[in-house]
Amino acid sequence: MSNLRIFAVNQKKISSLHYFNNMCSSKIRASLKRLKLHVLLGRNYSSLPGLIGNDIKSLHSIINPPIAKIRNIGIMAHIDAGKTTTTERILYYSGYTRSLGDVDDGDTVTDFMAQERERGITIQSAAVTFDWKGYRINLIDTPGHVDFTLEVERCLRVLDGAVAVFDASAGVEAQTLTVWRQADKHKVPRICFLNKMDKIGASFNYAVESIREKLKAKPLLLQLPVGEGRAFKGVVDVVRTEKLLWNPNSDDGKDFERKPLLEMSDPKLLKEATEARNALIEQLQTAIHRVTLAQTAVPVLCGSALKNKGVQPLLDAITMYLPSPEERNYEFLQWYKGDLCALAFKVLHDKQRGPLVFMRIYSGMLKPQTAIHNINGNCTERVSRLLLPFADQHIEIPLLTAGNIALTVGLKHTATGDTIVSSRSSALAASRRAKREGEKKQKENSEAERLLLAGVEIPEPVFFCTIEPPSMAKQPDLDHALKCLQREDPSLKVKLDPDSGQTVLCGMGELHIEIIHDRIKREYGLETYLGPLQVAYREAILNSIRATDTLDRTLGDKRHLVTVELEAKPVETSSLLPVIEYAASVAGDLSQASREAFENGVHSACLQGPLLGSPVQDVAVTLHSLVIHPGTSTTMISACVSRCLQKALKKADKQILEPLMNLEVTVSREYLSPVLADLAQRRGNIQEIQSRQDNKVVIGYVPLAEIMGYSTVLRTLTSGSATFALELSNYQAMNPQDQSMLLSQRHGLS
Ligand SMILES: Nc1nc2c(ncn2[C@@H]2O[C@H](COP(=O)(O)OP(=O)(O)OP(=O)(O)O)[C@@H](O)[C@H]2O)c(=O)[nH]1
Repeated sequence: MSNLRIFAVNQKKISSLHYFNNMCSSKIRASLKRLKLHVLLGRNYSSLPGLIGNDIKSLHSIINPPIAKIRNIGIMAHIDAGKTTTTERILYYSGYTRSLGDVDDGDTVTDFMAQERERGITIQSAAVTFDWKGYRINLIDTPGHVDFTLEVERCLRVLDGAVAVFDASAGVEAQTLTVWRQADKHKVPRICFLNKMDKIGASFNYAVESIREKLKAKPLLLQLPVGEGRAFKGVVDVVRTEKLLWNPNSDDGKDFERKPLLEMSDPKLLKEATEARNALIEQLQTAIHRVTLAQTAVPVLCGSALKNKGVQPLLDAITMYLPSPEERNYEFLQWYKGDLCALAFKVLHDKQRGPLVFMRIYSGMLKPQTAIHNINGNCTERVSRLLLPFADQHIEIPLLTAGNIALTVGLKHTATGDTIVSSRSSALAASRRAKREGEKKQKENSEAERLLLAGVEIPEPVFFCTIEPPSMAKQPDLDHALKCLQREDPSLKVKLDPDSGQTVLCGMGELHIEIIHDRIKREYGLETYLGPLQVAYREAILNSIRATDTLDRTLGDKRHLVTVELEAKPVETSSLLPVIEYAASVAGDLSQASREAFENGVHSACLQGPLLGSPVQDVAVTLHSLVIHPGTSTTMISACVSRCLQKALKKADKQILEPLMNLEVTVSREYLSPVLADLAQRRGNIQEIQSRQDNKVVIGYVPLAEIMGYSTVLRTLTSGSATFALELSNYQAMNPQDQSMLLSQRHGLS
């Protein structure tokens, strides 16, 4: 699974990357906070019909609209493409915010979220519900920064469709590719919005070509721009042969006109539009909606969110071309036969209400004051309240049906990514049906695998550092905060350093760890201290080694005696999971308990390699003999196996493996040389230099250890004009010189 990091190296974004003190939250929530303020100021929200008073009937029809009228969508893009600005406009035109936000100005959304003003990035995702022309839209905001790729993927799972936002001057960028691949994986139908058509350098054709070439998608041009860059005025609706021009004197873009193209006044545009229309109709044998659904083509629209152009047609396109929940083909629905099946896709900790869990309901219904069963946690717990995240208001509701996004209160154990059903027996019944289906298709899955909704692969963290509370007395508070944060964010790993007893945070990138640190302070009131950020290395052995060990210990009146003989050898799996084998001589007479004890011992030894204490990759372990004295506990067997394997690993020839990153730097021509010179010093390996409009795109590999703090360096080198993206490529062997330098550093010899 890719683990891509992107850093926009401009002043606004990362001036405070290392020393910020800001809380993180989504921009959607920020814009909703802003709305709340307006509500408090007494503004009238006529666009929430039925929510005033206690008219249960109309409230019911609002909270549970016909499923065909629901659109669960997300907005995905490369960092800075304009997701937040587009979202702001969407909320404004659909009537849920009363003034336009601008991520660059201090007077907007960011008034409420200092940290996002400084970093200008969307970190967490949350859902917001609103209506557009009789359709219920549940919009799930996704973060653009790659340290949060997992968040994007988690959101994609619960979407029925997505809008991919592009910067029309840049076309497809590094993270667009990543999220596009993720959307492919979850089979999410998409439409493309070429944003920033007003920007100097914006090119509709260039962006469309890049969609065709880099995403290998078939663009359906539903619109053409009227002008580009500063001359951008509006769009041509190719399907209806109409042009939509936004009134240049309207400061909020609500005022625009729709005019037919006429031979007299617009001969050139009419000709272009007619050609485009013919091409479109020729290209499409079936309706746009169907091809979008089948993901054989992607509708393309354009506009400028910042200049308030093109967003209303985008909303129309969402309702017309993206699927309703019932149009998605979810295989597992047949197993539940109308019983509840939902996916918890986001956990937030609310000081007053405790954990709030966002859920996508796939089948059945959810009611407050009822028990639900969590398949992942194998536990049953109670939903105390059920809320609908309707714009800024969390509306208490009596039930919510399939296709909707719910917010539950009261669940104490459910974590992000868990599958929720009505009861254990319902899970068992569904499992039986799934098994029968699996047998037909000759699939061999375990019960849990059959029922869990498509899992998100959690990438291995590449960075770690120690974290300390301000005093020993605060350790339990820190443990509690980390536990809550882990429920929200499964890509955060926490472990205990066995030697120092310190708590260690393992994360996806520098920013990820900084944000966690910051949230502990902001949300849990704990000032913690981070140790230096370290790269997560791995170790591997180069030759086969046999070892034997005996453990003889008497505890109380019980003697534990075990002798093991095993062999460790290198294999190519690129995995941290050791391959475990049994020699023919032992395979037959080993009990299940002894087997498990042996495997536990092997796993625990492989967690800490002999060179740096890093996990061991690419190893196979064969058990040759295991002699157990009667009464010996399985813990003692595991301990003996672990010690024996560590002995073998120590004796073997070994090497350190380091994370190697794919790097993509986009830089203007004049700064190319200093960037290349700097990369050469960082053991960088340049594969290709491409041209993208006026920029150069440098593509290559660089060891992660050499690229820490790169954002600051690149900013200085290029006066803040460059951006870069990093993605974990693989773990590669360090050369012997670099390895011995690292070892001397770690052992304090240099
Ligand atoms: N010229 C122009 N600039 C835009 C447009 N839309 C957004 N921007 C600018 O692009 C920058 C990034 O916009 P955001 O809306 O924060 O982008 P984002 O994709 O949400 O960014 P992340 O949340 O950090 O991934 C800001 O400076 C915006 O003002 C547009 O249509 N035209």
